[in-house]
Amino acid sequence: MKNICLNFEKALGVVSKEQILTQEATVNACMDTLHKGNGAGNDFLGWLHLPSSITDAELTEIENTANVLRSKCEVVVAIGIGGSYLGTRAVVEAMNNSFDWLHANDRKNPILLYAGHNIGEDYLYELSEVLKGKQFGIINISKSGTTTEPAIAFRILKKQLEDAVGKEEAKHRIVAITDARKGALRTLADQEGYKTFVIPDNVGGRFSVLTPVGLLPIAVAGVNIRELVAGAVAMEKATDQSVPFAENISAQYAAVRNELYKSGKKVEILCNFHPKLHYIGEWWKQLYGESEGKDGKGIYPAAVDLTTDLHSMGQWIQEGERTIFETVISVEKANHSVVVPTDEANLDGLNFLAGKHVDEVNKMAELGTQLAHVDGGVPNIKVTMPEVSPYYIGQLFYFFEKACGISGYILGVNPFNQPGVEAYKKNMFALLNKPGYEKESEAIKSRL
Ligand SMILES: O=P(O)(O)OC[C@H]1O[C@H](O)[C@H](O)[C@@H](O)[C@@H]1O
Repeated sequence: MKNICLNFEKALGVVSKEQILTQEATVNACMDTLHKGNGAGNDFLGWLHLPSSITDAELTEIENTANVLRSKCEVVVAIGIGGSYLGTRAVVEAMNNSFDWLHANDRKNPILLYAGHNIGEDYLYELSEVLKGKQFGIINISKSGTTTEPAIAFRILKKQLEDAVGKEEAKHRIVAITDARKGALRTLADQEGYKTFVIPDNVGGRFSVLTPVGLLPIAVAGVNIRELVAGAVAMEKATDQSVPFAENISAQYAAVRNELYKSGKKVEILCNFHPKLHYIGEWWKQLYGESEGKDGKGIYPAAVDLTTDLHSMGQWIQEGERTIFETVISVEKANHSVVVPTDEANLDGLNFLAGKHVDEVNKMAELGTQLAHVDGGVPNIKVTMPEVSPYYIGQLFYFFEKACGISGYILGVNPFNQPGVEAYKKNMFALLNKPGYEKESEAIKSRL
């Protein structure tokens, strides 16, 4: 098997290769802090050796539970938000057929739907409607077990499921993934007797895709979780502290993006040329946004799907404020084959493409875009993955996680907390008159 690789040649110019190479000592020191576990947020380092510590027995237990849900349910709703949702969706959207929901008659896998990642009344209404008369199950995922969005969705769907199949059967179709001891979801799951999986204390939400948080729903969707984990294990080795800077792609990526940041490139745009990777971008945004955006610092992580967004965001990227750089996820080969047909009339003038694979056209769009953006003053980092498969997505996850830990330490922040996320929650609870928020309620209402 190959490994994903990194190329930052086209990011040079604004920063020089020498400048990046001089970062080696700093990067090594940050890597050392991470591995010694003596830096900020060191109680959240469980992800560092997570891939290689997953046991066969753990994977089998996850697969067995997934099989129970797969045998009982046409639809499984994964309830969760942020790190309890994005990794799953990233893998499932990348690996499932893009028109999965239309494959109604020859399904091998239940349809995976999502809830608890918004507070949309219409979304929840439409979800409940579509579940009526369907055999469905629920995976309720919340590390803290107290997050409002998933809790509301679970309350609604739990009732619907119990009304449809009875409380006893519902228990066999609900799985909870949460803290070992704390939180409302833990209390509820223990009381109701649901099957549960534990999110380790030392793995934060955005680093949790390779725990049951991601592995269970991904397995329910029919994706091979062993390959996903194997890819992450390979990348854990490839980015280990023992691998020198010159070969260590996580260390290099962390160094390059920080040098670009220091030179005024405040926004990093993760680009894909593969529509099925959209949610990899969403997962990555949370990983870097929550890890680095604090203390008045941090690269703003944005993402675009190309070539789609070249027809909307392309102008800005090419000629807007020069504070951006791009990281492109480049996929070497497509999984299927479609060739542009010949057309005798050639009214669209496309016969010069006849006989070419669509992916060849896409590759030239990618290359053309890279050169155009570099010419326009946008440094370009390229992460190449051989194909879209669970194995290489596993590699990609770990590559970005490892780089994120190092990068956060280079930046001088605690990459493993997210204190800023509480501000909106406090205001929302105050506005909703949550018991215990009386003082805040009074204060906030006086501001309206
Ligand atoms: O898994 P949960 O505890 O429900 O948390 C879900 C998400 O929401 C929180 O507000 C955090 O900002 C995220 O880091 C977390 O992934």
